[in-house]
Amino acid sequence: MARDDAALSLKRKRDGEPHPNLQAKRQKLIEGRRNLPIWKQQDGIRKALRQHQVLILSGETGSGKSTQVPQFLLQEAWNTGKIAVTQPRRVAAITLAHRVADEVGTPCGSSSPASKVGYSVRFDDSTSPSTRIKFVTEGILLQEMLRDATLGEYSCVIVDEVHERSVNVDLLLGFLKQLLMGRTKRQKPLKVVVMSATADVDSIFRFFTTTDGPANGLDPAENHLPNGNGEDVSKHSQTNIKVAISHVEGRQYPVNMHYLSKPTNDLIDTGLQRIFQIHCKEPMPGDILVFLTGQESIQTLQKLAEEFAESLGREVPKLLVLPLFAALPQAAQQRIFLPAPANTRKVILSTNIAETSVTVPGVRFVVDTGKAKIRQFRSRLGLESLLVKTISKSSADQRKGRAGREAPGQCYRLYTEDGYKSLEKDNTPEILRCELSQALLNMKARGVDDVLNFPLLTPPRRETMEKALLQLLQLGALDENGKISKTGRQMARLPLTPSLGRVIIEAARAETSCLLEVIDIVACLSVENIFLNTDTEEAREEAQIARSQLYRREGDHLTLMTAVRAYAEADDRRRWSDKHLISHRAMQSVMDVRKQLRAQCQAAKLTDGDKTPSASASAEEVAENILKCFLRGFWNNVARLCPDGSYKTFVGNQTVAIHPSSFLYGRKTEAIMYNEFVYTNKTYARGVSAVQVRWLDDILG
Ligand SMILES: Nc1ncnc2c1ncn2[C@@H]1O[C@H](COP(=O)(O)OP(=O)(O)OP(=O)(O)O)[C@@H](O)[C@H]1O
Repeated sequence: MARDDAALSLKRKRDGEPHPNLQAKRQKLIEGRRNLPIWKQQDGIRKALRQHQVLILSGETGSGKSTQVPQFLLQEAWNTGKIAVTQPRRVAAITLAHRVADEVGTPCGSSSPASKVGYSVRFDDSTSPSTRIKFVTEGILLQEMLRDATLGEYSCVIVDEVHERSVNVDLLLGFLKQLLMGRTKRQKPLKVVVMSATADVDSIFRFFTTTDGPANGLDPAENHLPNGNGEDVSKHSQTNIKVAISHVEGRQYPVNMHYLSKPTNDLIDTGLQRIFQIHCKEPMPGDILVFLTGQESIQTLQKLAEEFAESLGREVPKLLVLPLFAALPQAAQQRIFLPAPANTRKVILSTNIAETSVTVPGVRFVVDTGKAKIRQFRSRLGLESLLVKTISKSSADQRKGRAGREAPGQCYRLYTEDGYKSLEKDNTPEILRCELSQALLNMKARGVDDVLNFPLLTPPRRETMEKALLQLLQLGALDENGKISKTGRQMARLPLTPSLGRVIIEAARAETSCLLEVIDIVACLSVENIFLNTDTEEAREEAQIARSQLYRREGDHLTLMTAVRAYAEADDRRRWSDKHLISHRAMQSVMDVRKQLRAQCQAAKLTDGDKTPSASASAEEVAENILKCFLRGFWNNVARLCPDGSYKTFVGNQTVAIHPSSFLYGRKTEAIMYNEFVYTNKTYARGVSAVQVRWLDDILG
């Protein structure tokens, strides 16, 4: 019998037939696709794009936009290149690529030269010579524009989840509009699809059809097509860009909503209760996805949930708690997509990185705390901070949409129904609340000289833009005429903020030559926190003893470097991490980023200078050199000690306290430089080192 099976399998292989298991899986995928609401509209979508350059496509979460639209367009006559599908986050880009590869019936990414579907995200390019559909993060597509501003290898760019309104998506829309208006010449035509479940269709329509921004111009309402056939609604387009609008009605499975009867002050405790109510009452299978604010709240709830699960009787299924946040190494992130073991329910504790686009197999329940951590720039003070904020209706609807993807689902909101009704409709676009220097450097590096008149969906205030331009000038990224400098070009090529990019370039100069040391520190700063949380006094004391050998009196930057170097040299890295109360997982990410940054610096011909000066220099001199490099990028973030013992920033004269997580906590020193400013119950500086005020004179003259 076994021999018969083997012979049959050989024959099948010879005839190019797939294995029956594979065939059954493919059949299931095909049926799944046919049941998606978008399936019936595929002809309309194709037709719309034959006749128009832009299609604005809205449709409920789970209706099939992200997975199906690229496949519908694959065989179109105009499609002689590749289709790029942008995603706000890498998790979504990677999982969508895997799913679409399965549906197309091709291996994913770089696993085979014949693979038709791949992805490219920061620090991970998985494509093949045959790739036709490429899922990318918005940042990666912008990086690709540095090589070819016309995006010549693509016939179509699908901008997915546009409602998130990251700075990168706004820049991308601006560049695409310029390409479509023929301001940048391309050889082949370009098609653009802009998609979301919760986008403001009208303002996107106005953006593409008017010459002077979204505030004026055509009103699509009179032409709006409720049947969503994607017909022309831009007959009077001022830009000559032909735009169609389409809407996909319905979703595959319903999601039942539950609200609290009165608001809660303790989201962690209420979340914990909700998880166990679901776990103990609801039948299996059915995994739970919980939305929280950040790494700290996730780790707190994980600990509590694991402890509580231990106390349950054997009759209750097991619980597998999995965290998901941006700083988690990719392999750990991918664990959430694996099926739970037998008789086990998965509980995924996530930040908003799983809010859009992703389908986590097995999830039937969503628990939404209604909060997210948001980066906010306070222009007057020149400070950027991370704040916990209430989410928008659009985010709440996206979170709800993560349930009911494979079967009917339930969504538990940890706020009241009135609370939901009072939420803002949409997210505030990031471009209106972030520090703009990176966005402006992006534009300059892509040949936009007049950045103040670049087409943006919601232009920021002119004053804020001018401040950011000034900062770029002070970082040496622009020359006195506002043109991008050689340093500016090098900074734009690095996947870092302009400030960190400037630090790297400074460290590569022959006079400083401390590039490798600085890369170690920058790699740590790109990962959320390598030190495990010490929330009690006792834990803090224990950590202080364990980490005493790593501690550097100059502050956090040198301490991070010492930690990375000790970890890299340890024989058993996991044991070393445990011993020093450092996250092994975070350190793996650090090593990954460190490797990539070293490679990128090498490719950009940034070397460790002439190592001779630092080879003979004392430890103090090396430390001073390193900190001066950081000051070159972060001179804005310096606070001096005042007679009353507080620290006040040079820019903005704002009081800041050293964060308790800093090694300089409780210390008094002439001045401090910090990487980040956080506001919790008071204003804190995080990532802090001691500096001397006279160094600023050396650096800035
Ligand atoms: N990785 C996956 N595993 C299992 N099913 C999946 C996966 N990805 C997609 N699906 C199925 O395909 C459906 C459509 O997903 P798709 O991402 O295309 O929808 P969408 O309209 O883009 O949703 P959203 O607006 O939420 O991103 C899902 O509801 C789910 O049933």
